[in-house]
Amino acid sequence: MVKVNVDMASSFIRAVLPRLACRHLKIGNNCNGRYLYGCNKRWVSSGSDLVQVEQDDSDNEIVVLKMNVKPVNACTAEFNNAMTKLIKDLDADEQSKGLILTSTLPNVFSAGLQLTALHGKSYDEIKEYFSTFQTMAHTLFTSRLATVAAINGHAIAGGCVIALCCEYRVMAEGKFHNGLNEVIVGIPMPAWVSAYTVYALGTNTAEKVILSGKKHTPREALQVGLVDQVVPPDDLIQVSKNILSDLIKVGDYPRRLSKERLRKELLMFSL
Ligand SMILES: CCCCC/C=C\C/C=C\C=C\CC(=O)SCCNC(=O)CCNC(=O)[C@H](O)C(C)(C)COP(=O)(O)OP(=O)(O)OC[C@H]1O[C@@H](n2cnc3c(N)ncnc32)[C@H](O)[C@@H]1OP(=O)(O)O
Repeated sequence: MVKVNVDMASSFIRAVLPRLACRHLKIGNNCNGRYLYGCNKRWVSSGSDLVQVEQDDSDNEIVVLKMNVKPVNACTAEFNNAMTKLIKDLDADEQSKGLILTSTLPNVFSAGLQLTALHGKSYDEIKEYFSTFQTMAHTLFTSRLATVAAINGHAIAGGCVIALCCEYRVMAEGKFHNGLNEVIVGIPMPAWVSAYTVYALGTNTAEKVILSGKKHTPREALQVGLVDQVVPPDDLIQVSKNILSDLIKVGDYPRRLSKERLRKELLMFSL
C-alpha cells in the first residue's frame, strides 16, 4: 500500500489548490450550470443530461457515450455523477457488451477537472468534488464492458485520465493535445492516477509523462503509449467500432473475469 501524508494533502487542498486552479485558467469564479440532456436508452436515467447515449447496433451490444458539457467537457460534479450512473446501469444490463467514449464537441475530448469548481469552495466541498471524479474513473476502469476511447480532440489531465481508464484508445489526427499536465497546473499527481498510468504505459514512461506534465501531439501520444492508434478524424468512430467488435467477440465470462483480475489490484490506491 502507498502511504500518503493526509495532513499535507489536506492543507494543500485547503490553501493552495483553489488559487492555483484559477491562476492556471486566468479566471474568476465563473461556474456555469445548466447543460443539455438527451438519451434514448430505456435503462438510462442519470437525472442530468451531460452525456448523450447512442445505441450502435440492433442488438444493443455497443453503446456510444458522448460527453456533452460545453464548452470543453470540463468534468463537473454533475457530469461525473451522471457518467458513474450511466456506466453502472450499462454494467447491470446484460445485453450491453461494449462502450465507446467520445465527445460531442468538435475539438475537445475533455479538458479535465472543472478548475472553476475549486474556486471559493470549502475544503469539504473540494474533497467531495474530487471524490465524484475518482468514483467515475474507478467505475469506468473496472467496468465489465469492453471500452474504447475515441479521442476526437484535446484530452488534458483528467480528460487524459478518462481515456486511460479505457482498454483501447484511438485518437484523431489534428492540432490536439493529449497529456497529464497536473504538475504544471500545480496538482500533485494522486497515487491512483499514477497507478492507472503505469498500468497503461509502464513505469518508466509513465514517470516521464507524469513528471514532465507534457502535452503531446497525437503522434507523440502514440509514441509514449497514451494512445494505441492515430487515425484521420473521419475514421475515428468506425475504427473504434471495429476494435470494439473484435474485443467483444471473446467469450464474455472469461473476458470479464480476466479484466476484473487484472484491474482490481489498482483500486487500493487512493490519494
Ligand atoms: C491534492 C489532491 C488532489 C486530488 C485530485 C483528485 C483527482 C485528480 C485526478 C485527476 C486530476 C486532474 C487534474 C485536472 O484535470 S486539472 C485540469 C487541467 N486542464 C487543463 O489544463 C486544460 C485547460 N484548458 C485548455 O487547455 C483549453 O481550454 C483546451 C485546449 C481544452 C480548449 O481550448 P479552446 O481554445 O478550444 O478553449 P478555451 O478558450 O481555452 O476555453 C473555453 C472556455 O472553457 C474554459 N475552460 C477550459 N478548461 C477548463 C477547465 N479545465 N475547467 C473549467 N473551465 C475550463 C476556459 O476558461 C474558457 O472559458 P471562458 O473564458 O469562455 O469563460
